[in-house]
Order: sequence, then structure tokens, then C-alpha cells
Amino acid sequence: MTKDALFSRPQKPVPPFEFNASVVQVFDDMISRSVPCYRELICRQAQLAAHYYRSGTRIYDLGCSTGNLELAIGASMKEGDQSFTLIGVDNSEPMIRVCREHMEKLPQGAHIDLSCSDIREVEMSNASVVILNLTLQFIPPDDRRKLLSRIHRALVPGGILLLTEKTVHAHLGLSQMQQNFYYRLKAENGYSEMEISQKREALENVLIPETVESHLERLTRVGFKAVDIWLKWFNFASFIALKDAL
Ligand SMILES: C[S@@+](CC[C@H](N)C(=O)[O-])C[C@H]1O[C@@H](n2cnc3c(N)ncnc32)[C@H](O)[C@@H]1O
Ligand SMILES: O=C(O)C(=O)C[C@]1(C(=O)O)C=C[C@@H](O)C=C1
Repeated sequence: MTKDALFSRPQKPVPPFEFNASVVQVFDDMISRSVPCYRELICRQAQLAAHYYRSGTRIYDLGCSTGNLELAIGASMKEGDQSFTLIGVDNSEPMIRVCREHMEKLPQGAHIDLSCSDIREVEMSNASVVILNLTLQFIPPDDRRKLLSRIHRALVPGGILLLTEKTVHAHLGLSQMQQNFYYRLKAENGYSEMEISQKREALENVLIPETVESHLERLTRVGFKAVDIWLKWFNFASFIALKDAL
């Protein structure tokens, strides 16, 4: 795994963050050192996907990156000896290229289709599981509701959306505390003050977090009948939303 040092040298100006070939090359190190509980997120969301998957339906992983969830879902399904159909979507061509390489490791019976497309345009239907793991935050806020409505429509009754996002708190003091603890985590994971500061600048207006309340309100508004926060760490939250709670 190539170590992420993309922001270790001064950049004037710091260019807007994008999932280009340089990021893809260090992505697995970057995300495991930058997202709290990342391995737990991958492991449990894969187990949740296996739990809610219905034979003859599809799983969509929107913003699949290098395929960490695909591999974990493959392993979770293997326990249940289920063959399954999963569609991984990402609009970064270098990401999809690496993801395709990683799919070689999947157990037999896994039917994985990868699509290099914008998740706002991809056709979805007959889904029992849709996953947005740290992806919606990169979609322009004005486009989020329409995307979530399409996801809700594509789900079969009893289907689920798994949504994980970086968040902000409505109370300024709490938001600043959460951010301070987040940057403490990054420092504990070996990032320098310069790397933390330059990454923050690069992500400005690229990663647009919302409050937990905004996510809950929008999930209900687009039709999800039952929503739970199954994991929360300061300024990161993971939701499970049920269509037609059974
Ligand atoms: C933080 S990464 C997601 C992490 C990944 N889900 C995982 O579990 O490791 C965000 C991903 O979303 C992709 N992405 C961002 N905007 C997108 C869009 N409009 N359409 C498709 N993919 C998008 C990026 O290329 C990137 O791979
Ligand atoms: O907010 C930050 O500083 C981050 O690094 C977060 C984040 C993310 O949540 O997606 C941003 C980009 C990378 O994908 C890895 C982590």
C-alpha cells in the first residue's frame, strides 16, 4: 500500500481535491488513515448488505473507489454461500481501473459489474441494497435529494440504503470540538499539520458535509420509513434506511 504524502510539501495554491491517478495510487492508505473506523465501516456494511440481500435482486455500491466493499461483501456472502449481483459505480476512471484489478480476488459466484459513470445518471432498479459510503458528500447538495429519491424508487420493499458521511454539527462550539478531535485523529495517524491544513483547503467546496438532522430529514422526505444511526464518531455518521419497514 503506497503511503499518502500528497499534501506533505507546500502547494501554492492548493488545487481542488479530485480523485485523480495520484490520489488513487495512495487511496487505500489515505482513507484508512483519514476516516475513523474505516475498517469497521467496511466490515459491518458488508455484513449488513449480506443480511438484507435478496436473491434475484441487485446490490449497488455508489462511489465504489478501489473496491474495498466489494471484497468485503464477497467474503460476507461466501459465509452464507450466496451468489450475488453487485454493481460498482465510480466516475473516476483510475479508480475503476484499480477496482477491476482488485475484483480478481473475489470468490466464485460473485457477479460484479463495474461502471465508470456519474452516480447521478446511472440507471438503478430491483435493488435490495444500495450503499453510499462517503460518496454523497461529494455530490452537489442541490443534487442530493433527487439522487436519494431515485435510490428509494430503485429499492424493493424491505430494501436498505447504507449511507455514511462526514458531518457538521449545527452548534458551532460542538462542530469545532468535533473537527479538533478529527484533526487529532489524523495527527495520531501520522499526518503533519501541513498535510492536515492543505487537505482541508483542497477539500473546501469539494467535500460538502451536512448535519445529521439534515440527512435524517431528507431520508424521511424521500420516503424511507425507518432510519437508524448505527455508527457515529464525532463528525462521521453511518445511517441505515429501510424502505417500507417490514
Ligand atoms: C471517499 S470515496 C468513497 C469510498 C468508498 N465508498 C469506500 O468504501 O472505500 C468517494 C468516491 O466517490 C467517487 N465519486 C465522487 N463523485 C462521484 C459521482 N458524481 N459519480 C460517481 N462517483 C463519484 C469518487 O471518485 C470516489 O471514488
Ligand atoms: O475530511 C477530510 O480531511 C478527509 O480526508 C475525509 C475524506 C473522506 O471522508 O472522503 C476525504 C477524502 C478521502 O476520500 C479520504 C477521506
